Amino acid sequence: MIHRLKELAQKNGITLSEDQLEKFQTYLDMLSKWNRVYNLTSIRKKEEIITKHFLDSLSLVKLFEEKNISVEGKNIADLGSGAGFPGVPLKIYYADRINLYLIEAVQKKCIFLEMLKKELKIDYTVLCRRAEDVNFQFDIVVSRAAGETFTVLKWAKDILKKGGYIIIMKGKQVEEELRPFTVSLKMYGLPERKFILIQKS
Ligand SMILES: C[S@@+](CC[C@H](N)C(=O)[O-])C[C@H]1O[C@@H](n2cnc3c(N)ncnc32)[C@H](O)[C@@H]1O
Repeated sequence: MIHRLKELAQKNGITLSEDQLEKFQTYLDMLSKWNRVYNLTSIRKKEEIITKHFLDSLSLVKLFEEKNISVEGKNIADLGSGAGFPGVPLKIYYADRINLYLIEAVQKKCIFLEMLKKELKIDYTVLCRRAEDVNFQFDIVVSRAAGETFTVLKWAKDILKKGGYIIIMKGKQVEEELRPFTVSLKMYGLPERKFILIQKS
């Protein structure tokens, strides 16, 4: 089943190694095992986890490439990470090239994210608190479905370095005022993705 992810990623120009695929397999197993206990995600079918969570998170890799945003050595925060999306797939892909911070307010989700880190044998920091209470500034803040867009933008702005990027993953609907900051991306195997991309001045 996980080879479907390899195939889909490849069709989008993203090559996944056997080691990365093994990690995605472990992630899939962990989600299946703990979803009910921790109420992690409403997406339960494995095929859908592969597309709607894993592949969708990896769409950021394509966005960074298309927009020439370097991630090398950067501190990246995933605001409202839930079960780890989009942050953990990014960390599986970029490995030591990025420093990842997962900001998540709900304790049981944080417990899952800590367990997941051990199972995947990767390193990231779980900041188990509300984004408004985070006292750190990141180079890049990414976020998917964490709340109302303007509210997320406000939270993200406060934890972003000058010159850093905020990227909010959106579905089809984008607020009128944010259209100038919207980037569309077509990923093979997914509906069209829109992103709000803003650089902090
Ligand atoms: C709908 S889930 C989305 C999770 C994940 N980003 C995804 O796309 O699958 C929203 C998550 O954001 C978290 N959240 C909402 N507001 C937050 C805040 N101010 N600070 C930290 N986490 C927040 C919630 O606890 C929840 O886990």
